[in-house]
Amino acid sequence: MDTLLLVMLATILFAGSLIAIFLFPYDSKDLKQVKTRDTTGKETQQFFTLSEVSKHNQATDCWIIIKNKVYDVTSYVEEHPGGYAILNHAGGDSTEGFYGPQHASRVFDMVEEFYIGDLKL
Ligand code: HEM
Repeated sequence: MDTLLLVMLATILFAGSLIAIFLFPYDSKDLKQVKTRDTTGKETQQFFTLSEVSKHNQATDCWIIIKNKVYDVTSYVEEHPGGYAILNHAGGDSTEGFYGPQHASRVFDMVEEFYIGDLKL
């Protein structure tokens, strides 16, 4: 009898964790949050100057600016369906090209995964 109860309990726990995993899937975007905290514990944002961004201008180290937000797309360069055109304005402002007709609107969500901070204006 005790064994049966234990088996039932284990089954319920196992099923519960499966449901939890299904309902709250791991979101890789969480890892990309670059918000840091200052000494008072307040959330602060990361800012980069244009000169800092401009150093990241190649396939192996590629940052782009879209609407004054900075994205590190290095890991996406080789995956990019548009090839090395993603480097056209590497280290600089890619806003115009990014909103070109070649990109479907889902790309606007995709890019947020690469967000690292904002441009210091
Ligand atoms: C995170 C996702 C993406 C980012 C950050 C991105 C970024 C860019 C950038 C910066 C450019 C160059 C714009 C310029 O001239 O300055 C570009 C061009 C282009 N992208 Fe993307 N892209 C993404 C996803 C995609 C996807 C999913 C597709 C296709 C399904 C695509 C297709 C293209 C094409 C065809 C071009 C133009 C190529 C050319 O001019 O020869 N991109 N992209």
